[in-house]
This record gives sequence, structure tokens and C-alpha cells, in this order.
Amino acid sequence: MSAPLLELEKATIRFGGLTAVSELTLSVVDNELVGLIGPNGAGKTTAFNMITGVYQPTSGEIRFAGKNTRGIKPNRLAGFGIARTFQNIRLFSSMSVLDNIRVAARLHNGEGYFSALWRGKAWKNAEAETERNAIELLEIFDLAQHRDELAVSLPYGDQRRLEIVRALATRPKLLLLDEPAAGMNPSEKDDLMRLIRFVKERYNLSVLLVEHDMKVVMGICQRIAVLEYGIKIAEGTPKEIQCHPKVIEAYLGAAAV
Ligand SMILES: Nc1ncnc2c1ncn2[C@@H]1O[C@H](COP(=O)(O)OP(=O)(O)OP(=O)(O)O)[C@@H](O)[C@H]1O
Repeated sequence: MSAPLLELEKATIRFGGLTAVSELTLSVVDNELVGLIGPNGAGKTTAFNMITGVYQPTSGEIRFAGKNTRGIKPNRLAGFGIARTFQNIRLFSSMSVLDNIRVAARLHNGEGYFSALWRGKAWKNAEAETERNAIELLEIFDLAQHRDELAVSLPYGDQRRLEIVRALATRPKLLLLDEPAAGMNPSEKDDLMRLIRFVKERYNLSVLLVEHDMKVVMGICQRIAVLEYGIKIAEGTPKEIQCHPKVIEAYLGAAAV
């Protein structure tokens, strides 16, 4: 097995008296798709917020590509290759679909004010590359025909997929997906599963997926970690997780047996 791209070692975060994530040890290797599941309030989004630098762990360590991320700001971590989507859609609603992607890619490229003003050859090359990349992603996600429409005018499922496209436009190594199937209908969910698998291979991504839909999680994850009250209670393959007594008791319920 290759060295982990992402490693959490006893990562803990406390908010006042509440330990939202407690001594979480978890790793994701190159090109691996790992699920992070658990009941509401278990600490999944908080774990994402620690990985992306939004929160600093109270104790423990998080490493990305072997480097301790402590104290590194979210925008710099994004530059190192960590991208995420959010539980609640956060598109620029008054921008077109294509502009949403362009903005994300430009921020990632670190385009400065003067280079944008000057618009030299390097700027033009980077711009053309951004455009090609954005259009390829829109085609993969079947959104190319909507490229000039306002993001807000897209149906809900398309907006969710656009969020993933926007994250991918930053050319990440690690993609964190926070409930990407929320609110999707069954055929959109099937499509989403196919797309996540496809882009993982196409761009050689590692993916950490938070998702409540068990069909999606069990269908695409290679490995799954389960949180309850901030504590990892189980980790294993989808098959192992489905029949893990602690997981059934805490989360999946009798229906899963
Ligand atoms: N900034 C904060 N300040 C105080 N408490 C917080 C903060 N962020 C999260 N929490 C608390 O940490 C716990 C874990 O929340 P978190 O949102 O990570 O859960 P989750 O597993 O993502 O839940 P869900 O599935 O409902 O999204 C909750 O009790 C939450 O209220």
C-alpha cells in the first residue's frame, strides 16, 4: 500500500465542554475512496473543517502529503491540493455556470491583480487551459449545455453536481465531499455514483465522502470509517461495516441486518 496522502493521528477538537471529534485516526491513500459516516452530530463535518484548516485540532496531528497542516490557512491548503464541497450548496448564484468554475480555478492558480490587468502571454495560456479544463469537466458532468445559464437557475441536482465540478476545477489531489447526494432523486444518485467513480480514475483523485445515503456509501466506498459522538467506533470494507454490531446499534439500525 502507498504512503497515505491524508493522515489524521488522534485528531481531537473541543468546543467548550463538547468534544466534537475525539482522537480520530484515519488515513486515505492515493486514489482511494473512503467513506466517513455516522449519525447527525457525530463530527463528520467538523472532521472536514479540521482537514481543510477551517478549525485547528485541539490536539493530535493532521498530515497532507506527509506535511503537518497545523496553522496552514484554508486557501493555502486548497493550493496544496485539498478541495471540498459543502453540505449546503455554496455556489455564486448570480454568476453563470462557467464563471463559477473560472473563479474557482483562478483563485486556485493564484492569479494576481496585476497579471489579470496586464493579460500577458502567460495569463492567456493559463486562461485557455482553465477554459479547456472547465469545459471538459462540464461535459463529464453533463452540464455543458448550461454553461451560460445562471447557477441559481439550475435544478437542485445539477447545482449539487456543479459544486463538485467547481471543486475539481482547482485540480485537487484530495476531494472532500460533504453529503453530495442530499436531496437528489434515485436516478440522480445513481448518476452521481458513476461520476464520482469516473473522476476518481480520470484525475487520479483520493476522495473522502461524508454521506447519509447508505446505497451510495456502500456502493462506491472502498473503506468506511464510522463516527459516533466524535469517536471512531468502526472501520472496514462496506461488507464489514454492514454487519458490524456497534455500527448496526449506533447507526444503521435493524433494517441493515
Ligand atoms: N463551531 C462550533 N462550535 C460549537 N459546536 C460545534 C461547532 N461546530 C460543530 N459543533 C458541534 O460538534 C458536533 C459535531 O457536529 P458536526 O456538524 O461535525 O456533525 P455531523 O456529523 O457533520 O452531523 P450532520 O450529519 O448532521 O451533518 C455537534 O454537536 C455540533 O453542534
